[in-house]
Amino acid sequence: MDVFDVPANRQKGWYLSLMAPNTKGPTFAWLDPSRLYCNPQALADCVKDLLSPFDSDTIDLVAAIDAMGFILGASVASTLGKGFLAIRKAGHLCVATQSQNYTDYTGREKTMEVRVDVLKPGVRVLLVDQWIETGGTMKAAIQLVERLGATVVGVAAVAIENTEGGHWIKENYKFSHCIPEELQGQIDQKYLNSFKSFDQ
Ligand SMILES: O=P(O)(O)OC[C@H]1O[C@H](OP(=O)(O)OP(=O)(O)O)[C@H](O)[C@@H]1O
Ligand SMILES: Nc1ncnc2[nH]cnc12
Repeated sequence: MDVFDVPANRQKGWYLSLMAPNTKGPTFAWLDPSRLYCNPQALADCVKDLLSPFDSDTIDLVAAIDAMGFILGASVASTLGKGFLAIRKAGHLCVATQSQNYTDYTGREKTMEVRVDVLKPGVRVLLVDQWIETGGTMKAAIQLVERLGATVVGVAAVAIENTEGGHWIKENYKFSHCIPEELQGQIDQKYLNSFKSFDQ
């Protein structure tokens, strides 16, 4: 599928076949959703799918995770007409921060930070990231939001893999993702059938 193509009949998750396979090996995430953000209809449909379970929820603020989560998070915030809070990998924020250590799918120990002058009791936050694999990254973001007294309304990501951490998030928080049920197995196997006909 050409990166700018839009099918006449846009079925749930149609835009997932725009994602590119990883050609760089195991030190990288297994695929690259960022290609779908280049297609305006795909990005709009992805954001709509992420927001639909939260239609009747009050959301004050969208917070998203460094780095690729910023793209989706900012799109979600702008669609909702809400503000955007950046949760950053350590060492970038030049203001007072809270930090949280975590381990992600790479197995490496990392630290994320959030400024302390925005989140407080009563602030209802939708957390957005590009992907949830082990869930380590999203769990750390949840811990930061909650430690500052704000409320996590829910968690949204293109995909939530069926891992222990993915289950923990689904069991404890309202969530949304873009994966139709029939594709979840491919996501968990880390291979999409659409890669067979992937054509740049
Ligand atoms: O569920 P986990 O195993 O914790 O992994 C999920 C994280 O990994 C990916 O980002 P990555 O760290 O690859 O960085 P990037 O957004 O800077 O590309 C993804 O966008 C999440 O942030
Ligand atoms: N973009 C991504 N694709 C697949 N698995 C991931 N794990 C973390 N990020 C990922």
